[in-house]
Amino acid sequence: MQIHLIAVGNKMPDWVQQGYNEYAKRLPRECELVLREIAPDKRKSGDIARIARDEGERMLAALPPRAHVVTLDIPGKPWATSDLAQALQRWLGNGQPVALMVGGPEGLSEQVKSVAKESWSLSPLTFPHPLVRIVVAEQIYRAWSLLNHHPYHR
Ligand SMILES: C[S@@+](CC[C@H](N)C(=O)[O-])C[C@H]1O[C@@H](n2cnc3c(N)ncnc32)[C@H](O)[C@@H]1O
Repeated sequence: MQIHLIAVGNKMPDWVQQGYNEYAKRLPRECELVLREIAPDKRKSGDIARIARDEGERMLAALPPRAHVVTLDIPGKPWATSDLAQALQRWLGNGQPVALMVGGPEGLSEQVKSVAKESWSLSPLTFPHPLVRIVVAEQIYRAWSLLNHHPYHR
């Protein structure tokens, strides 16, 4: 199975790429994390709704066929690691690619939220979008470790 991490933001600084790669590279092929970076809109106009909508359209265009869509969203479900491991087991078993959607500074569009089957909250805190992709990669690796009795999770 492939988990597509569809995230607004490109041209990330080295520390973001290194942090993300550090965890993504540990996952095996049967639970591969694939990053799809979505170019952010120019912020000059200040039209927040349009920016989120345009970015949302590009995120939806990047979805693989038959994707099971999960948004990363502050008001989503606050999963414990064991909840995420259960979700990962379910995703691995249902034969569909999974798409985890991370918005930009303006957040996710209503269109993206409307196609999601699940919504995952990392915390009630608002995190910067570059940090979210690193936390998600680490948590997916941790959930995989738990399912596979790997000593990383204890
Ligand atoms: C800077 S935040 C956007 C803030 C925007 N005001 C909002 O309410 O979504 C950028 C993206 O990171 C993700 N994000 C930030 N904090 C999060 C959290 N605590 N849980 C889940 N996702 C989060 C979401 O996908 C969000 O669209």
